[in-house]
Amino acid sequence: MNKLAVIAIGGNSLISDNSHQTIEDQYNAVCETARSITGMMEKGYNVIITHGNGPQVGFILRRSEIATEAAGMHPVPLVSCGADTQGAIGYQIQQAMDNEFNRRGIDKSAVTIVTQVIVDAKDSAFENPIKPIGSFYTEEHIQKIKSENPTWVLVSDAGRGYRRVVASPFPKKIVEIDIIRKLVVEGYCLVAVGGGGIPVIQQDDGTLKGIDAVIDKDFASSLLAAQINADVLIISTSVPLVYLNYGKADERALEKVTLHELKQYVQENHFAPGSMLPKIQAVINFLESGGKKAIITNTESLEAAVSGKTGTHIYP
Ligand SMILES: Nc1ncnc2c1ncn2[C@@H]1O[C@H](COP(=O)(O)OP(=O)(O)O)[C@@H](O)[C@H]1O
Ligand SMILES: NC(=O)OP(=O)(O)O
Repeated sequence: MNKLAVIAIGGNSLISDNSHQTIEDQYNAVCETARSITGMMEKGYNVIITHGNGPQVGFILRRSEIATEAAGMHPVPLVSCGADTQGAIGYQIQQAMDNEFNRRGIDKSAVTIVTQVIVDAKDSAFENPIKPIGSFYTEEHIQKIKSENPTWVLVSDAGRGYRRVVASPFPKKIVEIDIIRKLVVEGYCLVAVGGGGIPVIQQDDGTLKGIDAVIDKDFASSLLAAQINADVLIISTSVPLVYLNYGKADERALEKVTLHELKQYVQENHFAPGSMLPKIQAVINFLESGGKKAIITNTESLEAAVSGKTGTHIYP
C-alpha cells in the first residue's frame, strides 16, 4: 500500500532568484517540482501538496498599493491577496501535475482545495509581525524604502536581504479537513492549505471571517499532516539539507536527527527565525503529535530523499 506524504513547497523555492520572478518563471519552477514529486510518487507515495506564498502574496499586495496610490483603484486586503495566491499557485501546480501524470500514463488527477484555516483573533502575532513577504531589498536601498513606506516593518531575512513582515498567527483548525480526507481516500492528488491557508477567525455566532495575515505554511502543513495521519511530512525548500552553524566556516549538514537532538539545536540558535526555524518548529509539532517521520530537503532531491540518499531525516 502507498504511503501518504504531505509535501510543503516553499514560496521562495518557486522563485529561484530576484531575476526569476515572472509568472512564466514560476510555472517553469512548478513544472520541475511536479516532475520531482511525480518521481517520488512512482516510488510508492500518495501526496498532498501544500505551498508557501511569501513572495507572491507580497507582490500582489504591492501591486494593489501602487494601483491605489497611482490610480485610486480599490485596495485588495492582505487576506484576499492570500486567497488569490491559493488560486494562482494551485492552478499552476494542478496543471503541471496533471500534465506529468498524462505524460507518464499515471491514472490520477490533481485538484486544488481553497482552504480556510482558523486562527485566534487574540494571537499575539498580530502585535508582532514576523512573516517576510514580497521582494528582498538590499542594504543600500533600505533607507529609501523605509522613508517611502513609513508604516512597513522590515527585517533582515536569513542574511538574504531585508523584507517587509506581516502578522503570522498560529493555525488552529483546517476548515475543509473532512473534504480533504475524503478526496485523499478517493486517490486524488491534492493541493491544499496553500500559503498556510486563508486566515479566518470564528466569530461568536459561529460564522467565519477573513483576517489580514499570512499563516506560516510549514505550521499549517504540520497540522494537516498530523490530522490526516500522514506517514511523512516533507518540507521542500531551497537547501538539500539542514545545517548546524549554517553559512559559517564550520557548517555541518544534518542527515539523521532525533526530535530530542533537534530541540537541543533550536536552543543553540542554529536555525534562522523567519526561514529555517519555522520549518524546524513545524517538524517538532508534527512529531510531537504522533508523526513518525519528517524530511527537509530541496525539490530536486525529493526522489533521492525518500530513498534515504539525501535530505535531513528527523525521527521521534
Ligand atoms: N540552519 C540552516 N540550515 C539550512 N538553511 C538555513 C538554516 N538557517 C537558515 N536557513 C535558510 O533558510 C532558507 C529556507 O527558508 P525560506 O527560503 O524562508 O523557505 P521557503 O522555501 O519555505 O520559502 C534556506 O534557503 C537558507 O537560506
Ligand atoms: N505562507 C508561507 O509560509 O509562505 P513561504 O513558505 O513562502 O514563506
